[in-house]
Amino acid sequence: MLELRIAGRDFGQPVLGEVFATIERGDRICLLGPSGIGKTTLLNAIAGLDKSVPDEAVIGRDKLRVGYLFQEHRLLPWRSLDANLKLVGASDQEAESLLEQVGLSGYGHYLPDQLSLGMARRAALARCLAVKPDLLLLDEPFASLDPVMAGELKTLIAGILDSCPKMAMICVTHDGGDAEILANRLWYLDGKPARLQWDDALAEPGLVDGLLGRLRDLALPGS
Ligand SMILES: Nc1ncnc2c1ncn2[C@@H]1O[C@H](COP(=O)(O)OP(=O)(O)OP(=O)(O)O)[C@@H](O)[C@H]1O
Repeated sequence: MLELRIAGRDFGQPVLGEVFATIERGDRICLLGPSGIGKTTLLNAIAGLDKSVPDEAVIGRDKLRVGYLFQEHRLLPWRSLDANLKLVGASDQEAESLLEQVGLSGYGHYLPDQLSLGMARRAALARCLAVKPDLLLLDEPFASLDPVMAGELKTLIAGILDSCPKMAMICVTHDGGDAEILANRLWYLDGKPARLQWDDALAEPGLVDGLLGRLRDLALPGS
């Protein structure tokens, strides 16, 4: 579905090295790695937001719809949730059902800044889903949420993944536990410049424990 042939990205100094990988429909990838290593940089490159990375470096993206949940909600603050969803193509009915799907039924007329952090993130997730994405990119979706809200959002995302078996997902996280719930594949980004050190399929449940155990042994994020 998507082939990465990213030659690298530097910001005055090298951040990303070469990244080669393929992503198939239904892949659920958790992207782990130390803070500041380049995970968001890689996600931006995959999404096509980084114009320094040529389009040819991400083969197949032109045929895909991509939904990107940023760390901040990035909804238009002067528009209601309904209007934000309609702006990306949702009909009245779709906007209503998307808000219901993320637990925000009845909040369509609210402005984004009238919502709590967790609610705003769910509204942003609804906007991602409004584009009917083939590839869902999540950048630390549980960051800054209290454990209850984070748990609810994790359950919500797991349910969405179950109901969209052909959608692929890449989720940046610092928590290996997220991989156990959400992923069938684990990417680990490290090095200077950063490269994918591991790209393992987690299809066998036992493998998840093994990989997370390796993370713990190395005292890396995910422990
Ligand atoms: N627009 C930019 N200009 C200059 N440097 C940047 C820019 N974007 C990212 N960087 C640098 O690139 C490196 C990687 O940043 P990035 O946000 O991709 O890391 P990350 O792995 O997502 O970090 P974290 O886990 O803390 O969110 C950092 O050193 C950062 O300062």
